[in-house]
Amino acid sequence: SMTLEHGAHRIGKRIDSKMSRWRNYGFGQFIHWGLYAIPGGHWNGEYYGGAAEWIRSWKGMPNEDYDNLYTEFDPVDFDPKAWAEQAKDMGARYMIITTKHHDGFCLWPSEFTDYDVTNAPYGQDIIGPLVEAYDAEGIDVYLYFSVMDWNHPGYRSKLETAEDREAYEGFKEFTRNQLLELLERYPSTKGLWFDGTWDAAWKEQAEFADNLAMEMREMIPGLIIGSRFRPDDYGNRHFDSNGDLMGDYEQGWERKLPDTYEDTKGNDWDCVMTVPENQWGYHSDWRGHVKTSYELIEMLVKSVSLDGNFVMNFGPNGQGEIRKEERQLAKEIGEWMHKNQKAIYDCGYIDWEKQDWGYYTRNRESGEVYMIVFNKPINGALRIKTPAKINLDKIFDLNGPQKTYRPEEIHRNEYFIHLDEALLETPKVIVIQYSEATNQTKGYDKAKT
Ligand SMILES: COc1ccc([C@H]2[C@H](O)[C@H](O)[C@H](C)N2C)cc1
Repeated sequence: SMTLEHGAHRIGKRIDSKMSRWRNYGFGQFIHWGLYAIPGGHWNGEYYGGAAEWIRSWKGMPNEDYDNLYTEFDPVDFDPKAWAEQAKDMGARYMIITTKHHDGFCLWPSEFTDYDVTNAPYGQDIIGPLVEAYDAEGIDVYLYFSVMDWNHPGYRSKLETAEDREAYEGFKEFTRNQLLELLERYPSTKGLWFDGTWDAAWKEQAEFADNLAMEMREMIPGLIIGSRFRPDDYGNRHFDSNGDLMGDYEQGWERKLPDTYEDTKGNDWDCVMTVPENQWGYHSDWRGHVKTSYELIEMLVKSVSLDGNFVMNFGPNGQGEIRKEERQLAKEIGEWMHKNQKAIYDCGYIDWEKQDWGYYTRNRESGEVYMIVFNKPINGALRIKTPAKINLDKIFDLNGPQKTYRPEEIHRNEYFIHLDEALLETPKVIVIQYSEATNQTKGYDKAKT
């Protein structure tokens, strides 16, 4: 392997208590809110088909018209307490809020730019009340920050001329100032979710980013920063030139999920997910497939079954309201979570062979295993294959523990449990309490092949 000055500084997972808390969340809420919520994917009556938060880059939108949207930002219906209560009812255990997206508009009063909420009609800090409201609900807050900043004169996507480099030094100082300012103003934040770090200019900043990450971690010990922040000595991101993860968890799973545990490389990871195919900011005209609560619950369960966190996105509108489709999804997911959160919170992967009926999760403290059943087989028989020397001691419905199951042993370490209910109305959770067996009892005829 190569000697890297600014590659991964730790091999393997963080094992401190703050990272264990992060690992055990299971379910989070992303909130994308900013000036892009005002046009909501339209301009001069024209529909924009791209991601609403990228409308500034659309040919149909003159940059200065977009940049002047701050003069219209006055979300009179913004109610951080209502947002936090809704997130609590939904079962989210952490929340990630866009402090500044690619357009550079800051939702907090920044000392280092005039392009912030204090110069908009709204005139007040948005981030502070949100942090306060979510902290009050016991939901941990993380700050999304885009390094790419289309508003700042010193921003460059690549460094070609001496002038570029000169300007970019100022941009780097500005970036550092804003990040330290955010941690100063909101010290209860548990971590940063970086974005907009794919530019060639930023990929040359291995030393700067490494030092800045260390400085932020000194300011807030235990701060959690994922793999989207630093480039290594050779400009590689997420994984350094030796293939080692940089940062505390892998942030590559955006709008997609790993399929197997091997895909996760055994790292901590999050999957951030939009409700439509690709809309983070508010778009008033969602087209194409809009995910149902069952699809989102299955993604959540699949994420936890593979040792990850699932972060569902919300895009409040220009008035500060959460749209009805998202409110309805939050309600439906919350109903399921109220009854089944034990299979999600503090749970992760167990190496039992994945079966077609759904997913296993395992509580990292108690060792209790949960079968989350999405697909009931025609014959109602749920196959369980366990590693050798495992005894299935007790099997029962999470939401009806008096309903127990006697596993029918069909082969060595292979069982059926028989569901007797006709149809599954919602994903069903069955609890398995198991123990390591001392000796292997029954003999089975080994197949002669
Ligand atoms: C170029 O492809 C991109 C670039 C940035 C994104 C941004 C989205 O605007 C949103 O903030 C998401 C979390 N992020 C990756 C998405 C796709």
